[in-house]
Amino acid sequence: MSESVAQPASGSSSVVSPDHQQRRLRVVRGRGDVDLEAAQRAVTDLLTALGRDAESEHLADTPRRVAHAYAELLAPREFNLTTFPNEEGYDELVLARDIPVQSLCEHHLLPFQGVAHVGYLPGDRILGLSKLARVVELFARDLQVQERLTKQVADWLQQHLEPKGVGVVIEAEHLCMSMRGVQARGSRTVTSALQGLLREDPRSRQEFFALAGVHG
Ligand SMILES: Nc1nc2c(ncn2[C@@H]2O[C@H](COP(=O)(O)OP(=O)(O)OP(=O)(O)O)[C@@H](O)[C@H]2O)c(=O)[nH]1
Ligand SMILES: [Zn+2]
Repeated sequence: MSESVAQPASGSSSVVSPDHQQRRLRVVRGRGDVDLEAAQRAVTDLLTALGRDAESEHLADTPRRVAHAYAELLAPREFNLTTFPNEEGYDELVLARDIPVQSLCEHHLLPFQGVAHVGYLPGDRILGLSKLARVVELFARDLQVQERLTKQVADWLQQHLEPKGVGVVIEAEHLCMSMRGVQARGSRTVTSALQGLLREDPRSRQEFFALAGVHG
């Protein structure tokens, strides 16, 4: 077993250890730190600009709460990307369905939320199952568009797990589309990103979309 600390910019780093062992890659997503005091001042200004009395008893603590809430929403938790040798040569799809996703739309700073279905065709290694949800969170806790989030999860898994293929589907409702603007309540946006055999081989692709519950 080995462990290494990820490079902040890429959110990961490579690990070298014998192939018959469990491997661990420490994943730390580095981003510009949130300046809590500046964020707090900005929320006070926003409340004032919205015609509210930021000094009132009710709102006095709101800037601090909002600043901390955004800091939390933009900071993925650290985790170990634990992989195991694929000693049995398992070569069918592994798919985690209905992984909860919540992120912030970079256009309106409003949440979008829904589920992700993440699958891969194992190569030499298999992944600790919880890690598929961890990788979704790694990129979801950011200012995002759904297409980029979907592709980042697929690309990252392809790069770090080196499976024969990866597929990611995200279905999400954007509050900027349901609470305001067009007010299309209940409308869900579906995005997908495929890599390797799931992209190239029509049968694998079809099987992935069938297991994910999406018509491909
Ligand atoms: N492609 C994509 N668009 C998104 C996502 N989240 C929000 N948007 C869209 O970003 C667009 C921003 O368009 P603008 O016309 O600049 O913003 P707006 O005037 O608030 O648009 P409306 O929402 O139509 O009122 C809107 O159409 C949003 O629905 C996303 O994850 N992916
Ligand atoms: Zn939006």
